Amino acid sequence: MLQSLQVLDQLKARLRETLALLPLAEGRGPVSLILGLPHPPSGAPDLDGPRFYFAHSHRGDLRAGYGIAGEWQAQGPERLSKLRHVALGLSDAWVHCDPDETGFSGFAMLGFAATPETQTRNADLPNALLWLPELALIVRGGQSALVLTTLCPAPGDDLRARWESWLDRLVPLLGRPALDPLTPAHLDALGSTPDRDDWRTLVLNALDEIQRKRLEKVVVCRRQRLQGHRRFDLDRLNAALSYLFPSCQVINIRRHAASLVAATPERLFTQRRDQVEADAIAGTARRAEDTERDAEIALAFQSCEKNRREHRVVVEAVREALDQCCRHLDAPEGPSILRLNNAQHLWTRLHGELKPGVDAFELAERLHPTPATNGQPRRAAHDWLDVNEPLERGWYTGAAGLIEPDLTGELWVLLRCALILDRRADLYAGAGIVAGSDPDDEWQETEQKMAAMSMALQFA
Ligand SMILES: C=C(O[C@@H]1C=C(C(=O)O)C=C[C@H]1O)C(=O)O
Repeated sequence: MLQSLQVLDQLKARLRETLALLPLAEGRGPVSLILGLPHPPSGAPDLDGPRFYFAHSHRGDLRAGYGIAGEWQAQGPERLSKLRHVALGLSDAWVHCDPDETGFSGFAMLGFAATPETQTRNADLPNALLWLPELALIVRGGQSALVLTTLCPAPGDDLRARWESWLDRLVPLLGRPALDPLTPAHLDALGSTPDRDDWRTLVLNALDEIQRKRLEKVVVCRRQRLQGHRRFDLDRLNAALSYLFPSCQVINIRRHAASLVAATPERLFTQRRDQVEADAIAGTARRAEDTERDAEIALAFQSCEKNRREHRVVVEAVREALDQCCRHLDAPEGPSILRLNNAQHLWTRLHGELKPGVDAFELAERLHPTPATNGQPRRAAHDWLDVNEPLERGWYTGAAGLIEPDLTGELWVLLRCALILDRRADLYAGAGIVAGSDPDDEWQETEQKMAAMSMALQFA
């Protein structure tokens, strides 16, 4: 605690020294002040108010944003190009002051719903959102920093008080030891939409459509409502998800009351300068406790024609989308296996060299939605789901990630996720239907996928 208070004093002194150097009156875009932290914190503590959180345990990186320096919303077919236009304006004018020479910069969160038309029922998350946080925390490569951001012009005295109050709220919590999980608690299942009978009908209808050759693949999903016996603790939930799924991206986004939480294995893409990587993940099998049995399942699963077909459709669609904006594209011959605690998937990583001028918004537009979460052909699958799927997906199977000032970035597909409010969690999962799919097996697959979140919720 004493150490945290010393850090707080040092950061405030740094803030006062540098504030006068910032072009607050004449600036016309974001101004970010970056303050190096002496020790990486064990996590990004939750604070009241809007917050987003992205953590990847295996990579050892964590980025969180608190408060809103600026936010822009969009909806409809032009949603990403509208937000791109805003981001271009920010990018041109963004000023960084990095007195500690951390090398870090500010960033924005981009997130959007499964489809451009989705009317998100509660006002918690709009259809598509670009969010510039007032305070950000970055931990990467053993280094860490805070980034304070404002949109200019901004009056210096007010800003000093605002930024100091952010430091007062966050910094004392950064020295807190990692949270232990709570004693696991029982969760009550309050019902599924669709229920098991309606699921069967939905899958059989999809199979009929596939047999008539109107669709090759379609991904149907369901929502399971769970109720806990205590209010879910989001910091503990993040920690449990990172522990259980260290190779997944743990995401937690809250603008108002409800939090959207995910532990997703699937990147829509990562763009670093002119390099892009994308994951095609489709085809799912269970895990077994016994190692030999687990290896047998993997072998059978990898050689199963139905799974390979389901996977190939996604690889081809991702390849086609990237082909249009890459000068060079590599994809391995056949899929490998991605093993998670609760499931294993067929997985192909594609890597490309981008043509000049391609940014994260264009990549999102071209890649989303892949047939891993929607279907093939894209339009026909979308239209069929629009009529037949009996629930609102919201941001589930949409994407979210972080955008850098140069408009590169990384987006994750919002899977293995839940919308959480107090003691209630709505979990979402889906399964790809192709010729040969069985409704009961696909139900089982969604149960397995939901187990990722329900397991972690028991400890939160
Ligand atoms: C739709 C989901 O997952 C997607 C569908 C998969 C499948 O059908 O095998 C596998 C991974 C994801 O691309 C989900 O987790 O809800």
